[in-house]
Amino acid sequence: MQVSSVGIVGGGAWGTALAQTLALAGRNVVLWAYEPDTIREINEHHLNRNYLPGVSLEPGIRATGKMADIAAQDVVLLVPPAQNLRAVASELSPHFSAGRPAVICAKGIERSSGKLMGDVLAEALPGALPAILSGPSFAADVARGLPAAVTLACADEEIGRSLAEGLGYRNLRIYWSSDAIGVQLGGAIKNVLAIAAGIVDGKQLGASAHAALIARGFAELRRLGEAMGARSETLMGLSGLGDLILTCGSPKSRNMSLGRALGEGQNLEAILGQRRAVTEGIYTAEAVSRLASKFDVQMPICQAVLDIVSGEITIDAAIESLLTRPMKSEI
Ligand SMILES: NC(=O)c1ccc[n+]([C@@H]2O[C@H](COP(=O)([O-])OP(=O)(O)OC[C@H]3O[C@@H](n4cnc5c(N)ncnc54)[C@H](O)[C@@H]3O)[C@@H](O)[C@H]2O)c1
Ligand SMILES: O=P(O)(O)OC[C@H](O)CO
Repeated sequence: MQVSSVGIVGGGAWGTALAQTLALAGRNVVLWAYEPDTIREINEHHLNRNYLPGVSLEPGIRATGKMADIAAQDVVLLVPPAQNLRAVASELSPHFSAGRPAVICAKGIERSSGKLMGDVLAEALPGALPAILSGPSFAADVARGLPAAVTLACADEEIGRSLAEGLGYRNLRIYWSSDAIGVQLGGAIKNVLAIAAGIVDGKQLGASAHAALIARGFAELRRLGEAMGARSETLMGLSGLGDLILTCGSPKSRNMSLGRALGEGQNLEAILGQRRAVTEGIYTAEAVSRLASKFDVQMPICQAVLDIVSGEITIDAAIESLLTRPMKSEI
């Protein structure tokens, strides 16, 4: 597949970082942004200070508010917050020709329906050939050209391969996979677990507790993944364990830093009031809880995150409840 032009929906940190990478790789890039101010700033000053401060954007990146401009490109990347995917894909739909690829780059599960992003896309943009791009990648790192490696999943492996080759770049290595469920679950659930890891940090529970949280959190991802048909090598790979380690381990993560602030005693509304950026784990926690019930799997850490962010339980009570669970086999 020839990828000489790319349309990107979402002018936040990640959409802008991908635009920068693809422009540096020689692609024509058109970037749809939600706010008129963001469109103006990218076109007039080659900056996106609200979402990706400190990065001078390639002058060839053209920002737009028109979905028709996006649909005209060879490949479309969908990079909105997960809870907005349905709305932006529906807006794109009248302009989009059937059979063309649409690569979902959002990490989350729809809160209102419990659906994975690929299922939301199938309803909102039914003619698209869906793929998922996910893996350990901070926008600020990728936009500065630091090396990163991610996974692109597509049910048709040949198309996945050509998309990975068409979108990849020296410092953004893209591995392909046909396991769309595994790639989506890893990217969504790591955000919930990163809030928990941040709480452990903010509460100063120590490095041993932090490691235990990652390992037991991964056990929850693996359990749900197995129940939903994900492959274990996907869950162990870049989009699963790889992204879990990155996001739980760095306060550069919005999810981890939110958890840390909660653990330090700050109030959720006050933290969210100070940020423009999306913290996906808050919204995905509810959807994960629904999936855990539906597939009858135990996910006590994810459930504790939901109970904390929905105000059902205090952090101290959640920690007490996790630590007093009966001893059990490790599986
Ligand atoms: N930032 C990263 O490092 C990174 C890396 C990989 C994946 N992602 C994923 O990419 C997705 C987008 O995150 P981000 O970091 O680019 O966003 P961001 O937090 O930088 O910005 C929020 C975005 O939401 C948009 N927005 C707000 N209201 C909207 C609406 N009603 N409809 C459509 N868009 C709206 C804003 O215009 C902005 O583009 C998320 O799912 C995130 O998990 C982010
Ligand atoms: O800042 P976060 O927590 O949204 O994480 C960003 C990326 O998903 C890391 O891979």
